[in-house]
Amino acid sequence: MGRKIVVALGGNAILSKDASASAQQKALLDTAQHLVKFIENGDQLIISHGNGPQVGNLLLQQAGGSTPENPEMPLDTAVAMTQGSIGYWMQNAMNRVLKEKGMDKTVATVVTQVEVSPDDPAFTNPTKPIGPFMSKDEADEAKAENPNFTFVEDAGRGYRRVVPSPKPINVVETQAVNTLVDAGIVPISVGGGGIPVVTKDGNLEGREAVIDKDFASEKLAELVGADALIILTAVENIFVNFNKPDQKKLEHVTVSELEKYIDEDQFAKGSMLPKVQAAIDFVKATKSEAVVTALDNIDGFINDGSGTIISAD
Ligand SMILES: Nc1ncnc2c1ncn2[C@@H]1O[C@H](COP(=O)(O)OP(=O)(O)O)[C@@H](O)[C@H]1O
Ligand SMILES: NC(=O)OP(=O)(O)O
Repeated sequence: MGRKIVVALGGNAILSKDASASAQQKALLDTAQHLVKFIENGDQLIISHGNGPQVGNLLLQQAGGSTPENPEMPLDTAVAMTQGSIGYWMQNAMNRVLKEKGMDKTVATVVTQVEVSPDDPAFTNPTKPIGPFMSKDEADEAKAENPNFTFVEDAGRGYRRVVPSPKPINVVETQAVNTLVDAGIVPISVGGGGIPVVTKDGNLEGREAVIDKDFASEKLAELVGADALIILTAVENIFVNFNKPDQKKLEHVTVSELEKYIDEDQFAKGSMLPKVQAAIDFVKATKSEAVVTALDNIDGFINDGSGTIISAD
């Protein structure tokens, strides 16, 4: 048996500018060409992915067409819907690539609930950007129509709606994911960070939020006993002094070195910081390695160990 790895896919794996189904499916076909290299390498793959743009777009579509007889769905249900749609695209893309390569492997999406605390302070402090970027005027107009919504400026790129993003504390379908892995199936799980649920009167109940997919992937990796957490994004390495003339890529780095860089504010909130924190959490919990690298560096990572590799002190 190869290494059991959880691979978290960044936004660039699914969506660039064109949010049509066909463009996202095309992007995922390219992503599948990269991901399949882990399977060729003998790894037991578990795939997770984000949904920020897609779930926000879905809410907007629903708001546009809803009537009292055909009401909008709440955010937890919308997250489930994006797990289904993105999971379908991903399965379909993986099926095609595996078939091309003559590999007999099943890929299956698990609609995954992720437990959060009902008292998580995130519920009263929305921070997770979803949906499209807007101009200031568009954001003001959307706010006037929806006074309960919050819009923030996102890293100089425009305004976006933000929603609560509580921390994952448990992945409800962990055993189902492990059972699929044991059967040689590639599961897609905690899509969009998982469907946020809380325990109420002994049952699970949905909550309107979007969990960060890097934190959810970390929790899943921990719970399934993964040998590695691999976070794939648009950059090959984590950098210090990122985008400055003296930027330096990190290749092999320990938890305490990364913590020192966090204290120096080296990682942007809402982009690289959650990846770094998820990597640290995984390494601390398991003593196994976490990796942050680019989707198109999977070959480089497998063959030469390139990327940023985070290990215990
Ligand atoms: N210190 C840093 N090192 C590397 N990348 C950084 C750093 N700070 C910010 N970034 C940016 O963070 C991005 C990854 O975050 P983001 O695009 O939100 O993730 P995702 O791939 O999950 O969608 C990188 O592509 C890079 O542009
Ligand atoms: N759920 C989530 O973290 O999605 P993005 O990575 O697309 O923001």
